[in-house]
Amino acid sequence: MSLQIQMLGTGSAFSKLYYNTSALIRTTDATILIDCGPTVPKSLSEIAIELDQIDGIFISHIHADHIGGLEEVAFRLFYQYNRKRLTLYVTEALAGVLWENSLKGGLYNPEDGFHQLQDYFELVFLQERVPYQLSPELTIEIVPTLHVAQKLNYSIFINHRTFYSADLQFNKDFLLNEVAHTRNCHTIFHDCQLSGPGYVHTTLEELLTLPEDIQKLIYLMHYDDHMTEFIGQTGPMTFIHKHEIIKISD
Ligand SMILES: O=c1ccn([C@@H]2O[C@@H]3COP(=O)(O)O[C@H]3[C@H]2O)c(=O)[nH]1
Ligand SMILES: [Zn+2]
Ligand SMILES: [Zn+2]
Repeated sequence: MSLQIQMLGTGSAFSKLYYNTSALIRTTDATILIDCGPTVPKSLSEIAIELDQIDGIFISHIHADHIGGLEEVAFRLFYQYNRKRLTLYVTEALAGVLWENSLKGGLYNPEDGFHQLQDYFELVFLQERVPYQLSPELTIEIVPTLHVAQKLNYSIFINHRTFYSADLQFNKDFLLNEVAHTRNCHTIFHDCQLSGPGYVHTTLEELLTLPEDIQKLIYLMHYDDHMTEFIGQTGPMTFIHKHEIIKISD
């Protein structure tokens, strides 16, 4: 079984250098996008991936750096790609706020029959902590994680043993007991704020308190533009870069 994670961007919400954190999950039979910030269409074009080569999009939460490219994707699927409808993998609750609190502003067009999110995307509602086999080689499972209080936020297990964090506040117990121990993950993609108090993110300082054998599994993403100042200061953790491909064999 072959699984590849290719980063489309690895920067923080305010990064001007590294693009919004987002990734493609690629297997021989499926290509799924994780999050879709404003830089995603440009990043896809840089690696010559057309929107109609993507089978579906998973959305972790509705901050703009994770969804700000969806309006462009929706319009282009309709107008440039002959009304193709990609699948959106979301919880039902997230689909509601995604439309009402964000996308409706640009996409609502009742005169032409666009009333709701379903008019642009095929919606597949995920339940928390239920594995979904999206294709013979790809299973995903979402778990609720804490980012901003009262804000829906989901991280994702890919083929059971790869963990990809949404933006999240450090949760050592979860990383030690669930990600590393119970699920025996061999690969972890984790958001990382390099300096200052994290507030709504996990800081490098916090990740460095994890046991070394867990740090060895971690690729750091969602980092600020002064990343290069921290090279060599991340213990065994590795900064991952735009368009880098991690090959995962299970
Ligand atoms: O309660 C809050 C809400 C937001 N913010 C900032 O706004 C950014 C929004 O995108 P992000 O989630 O990638 O990162 C967030 C932070 O940088 C914050 O510091 N505290
Ligand atoms: Zn973010
Ligand atoms: Zn966020």
